[in-house]
Amino acid sequence: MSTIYCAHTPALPQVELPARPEAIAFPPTQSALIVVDMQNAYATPGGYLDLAGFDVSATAPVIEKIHQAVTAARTAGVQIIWFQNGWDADYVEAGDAGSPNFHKSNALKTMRKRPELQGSLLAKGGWDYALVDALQPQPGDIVLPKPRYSGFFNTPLDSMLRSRGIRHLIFTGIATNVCVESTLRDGFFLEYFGVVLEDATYQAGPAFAQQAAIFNIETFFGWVSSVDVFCESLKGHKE
Ligand SMILES: NC(=O)N/C=C\C(=O)O
Repeated sequence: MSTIYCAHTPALPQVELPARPEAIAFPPTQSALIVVDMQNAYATPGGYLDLAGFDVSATAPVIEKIHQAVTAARTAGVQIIWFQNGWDADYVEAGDAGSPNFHKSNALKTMRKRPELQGSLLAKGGWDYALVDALQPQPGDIVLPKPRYSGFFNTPLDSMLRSRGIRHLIFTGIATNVCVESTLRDGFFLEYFGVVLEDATYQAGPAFAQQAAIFNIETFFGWVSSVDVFCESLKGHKE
């Protein structure tokens, strides 16, 4: 099967990444590795997802895989972007009862159910909002706060990418079926090529949520690969 090339990326060195449903080529210096919401809220026992009843016991290997992917990508000149999901300490950005987010956010619902948690979940400046200790941005990386599931909504992400000529987005992080898939889908509509490294992602909910998200991405919105394959493909590509 042939490799997918973006017809509009200039003649820069390209990496050919084996992926499903077919290989996809990307120029490292016009690509971004996006790490979605690797905050204590989503990846650490005692964080929001755990307190809301989601299983986060298997996130350690995902953290390790993300670390590998970030290290390889940075060496090859891929822009690293860290998303952080959440709101101001007074939850103004979360929206009031006039916002669907107020009614659907499990963080907000958990705090309403357990008032002793009020102010602690996904609030900027708090432990829950912070990135996990093992994954920390380096100079040159972009850290992007976002108030909703999609990283494109009410953020400067699109202009940051376009001003850098970036057309290819490689996704890692949590949760595959919520913020990863939402951002990859919005990117598709904005003409970005989205790839997910599946072993560097984890779902919120049962295993079928991961399978469904990966199926959707592979079939309708983008491409699916793995961290080892990504790192192997980048070997020899130094900025
Ligand atoms: N980062 C995410 O995918 N978030 C999922 C759920 C939430 O933030 O409530």
